[in-house]
Amino acid sequence: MKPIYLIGFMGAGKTTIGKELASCLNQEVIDTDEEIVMREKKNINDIFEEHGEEYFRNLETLILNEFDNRAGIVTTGGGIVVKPENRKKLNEKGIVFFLYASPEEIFKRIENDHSRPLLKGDKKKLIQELYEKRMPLYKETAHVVIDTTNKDKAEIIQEIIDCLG
Ligand SMILES: Nc1ncnc2c1ncn2[C@@H]1O[C@H](COP(=O)(O)OP(=O)(O)OP(=O)(O)O)[C@@H](O)[C@H]1O
Ligand SMILES: O=C(O)C1=C[C@@H](O)[C@@H](O)[C@H](O)C1
Ligand SMILES: [Mg+2]
Repeated sequence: MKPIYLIGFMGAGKTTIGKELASCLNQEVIDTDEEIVMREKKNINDIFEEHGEEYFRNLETLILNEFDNRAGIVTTGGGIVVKPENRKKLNEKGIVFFLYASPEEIFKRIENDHSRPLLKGDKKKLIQELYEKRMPLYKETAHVVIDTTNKDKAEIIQEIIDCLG
């Protein structure tokens, strides 16, 4: 069985949905962000501040490469699609679900969460700018698009399970 990858913008629900999906399917799950935090023993804000974004992106690719031949679920960071080599790996090695949410919905979900270094400042504006750059990359990488707008976790998980056949 190929790995199942969840991709999408910050706040799309990748980490949340991935954990519940894993328990429904009785599969292992890893989250690239959580794996990085565990290895570095620092939160993502501190990693970006102390080492910069490139350092973080290199760790992200390293982890993706470590898990590409194992069955199970990999929930990714919102920026995993920025590197072309990651997009290729995701698309070729696994079944890729793009969890879609509108920028307005994203803002609502993460408005009061300050754990994301790329959203420091005018959050609404930063989401909009990054969203426009990233959307084509998610679409290009995905095998299946799941619209999460106005859907609860159970509905989203059921949609993913239905797609897996
Ligand atoms: N379908 C949903 N409807 C409403 N809220 C949701 C939904 N899915 C997730 N959330 C909420 O949105 C917030 C962000 O979810 P989560 O951390 O899983 O996003 P993520 O895609 O992993 O983001 P990141 O890329 O930053 O890791 C959480 O508070 C979560 O409970
Ligand atoms: O979209 C992004 O670039 C990011 C998303 C988060 O999951 C984290 O990986 C980090 O905050 C960067
Ligand atoms: Mg996450």
